[in-house]
Amino acid sequence: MIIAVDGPAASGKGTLATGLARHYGLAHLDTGLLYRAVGLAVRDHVDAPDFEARAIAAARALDAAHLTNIEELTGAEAGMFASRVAVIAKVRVAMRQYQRDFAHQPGGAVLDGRDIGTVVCPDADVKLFIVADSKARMERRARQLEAKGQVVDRYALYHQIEERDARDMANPNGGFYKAPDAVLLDTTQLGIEAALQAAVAIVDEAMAQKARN
Ligand SMILES: Nc1ncnc2c1ncn2[C@@H]1O[C@H](COP(=O)(O)OP(=O)(O)O)[C@@H](O)[C@H]1O
Ligand SMILES: Nc1ccn([C@@H]2O[C@H](COP(=O)(O)OP(=O)(O)O)[C@@H](O)[C@H]2O)c(=O)n1
Repeated sequence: MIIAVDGPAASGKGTLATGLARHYGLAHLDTGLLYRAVGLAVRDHVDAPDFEARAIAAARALDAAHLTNIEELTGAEAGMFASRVAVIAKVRVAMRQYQRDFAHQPGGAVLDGRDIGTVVCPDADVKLFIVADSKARMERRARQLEAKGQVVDRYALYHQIEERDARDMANPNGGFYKAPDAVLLDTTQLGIEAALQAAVAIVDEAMAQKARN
């Protein structure tokens, strides 16, 4: 079974994807980490004329060994660099096969990101599109960063999330929209456990419907 989980920044898609993977015994790939790793690899060259070429080369050279520095990869700075390289079509193409191979491994997988249900795995068995209002998302990310000991400027964080969402949604190469066959799950009013229960119910229903057809 392949489950696609997409949604905007800090909507809780990673938490849900992790929970779904555990619930169904599936492998999990946070595809945002791939873009974050490429973003960090070219962070010192954002104003260079060969920025795109460098980002494409970094994407082509990416492998799982580059995804170990989780602390730095999950920081706010890496998120901003990620969304800069994510607009480059050849960066996305370079990482597509890696994601598809992961998805099609024996036993199945859960992938979370922006374009899993639309571009990476349009054939996914179940697609979820996770949303939550901007303030709730900012507050969740703020608490997540504070738990890591970081001092958070909530006003700046709110605008950073809005800026990244806007760039992601406007990205002509991004495929960041709800697939027509994805189920929308709004977690604004749901805690982590309630959101996971709702996601499991959506997956169970989708699989039951598939079995009936
Ligand atoms: N439904 C929820 N209610 C409250 N906090 C949540 C919920 N879902 C996730 N979180 C918390 O919000 C933060 C961001 O969640 P995460 O899953 O990393 O989001 P995303 O992968 O969409 O960026 C994490 O600290 C997570 O524990
Ligand atoms: N499948 C994906 C995943 C991430 N991304 C890009 O990578 C950035 C970081 O993604 P992420 O999922 O780690 O970010 P959060 O939602 O966790 O804040 C996003 O803002 C997108 O620009 C993408 O374009 N496509």
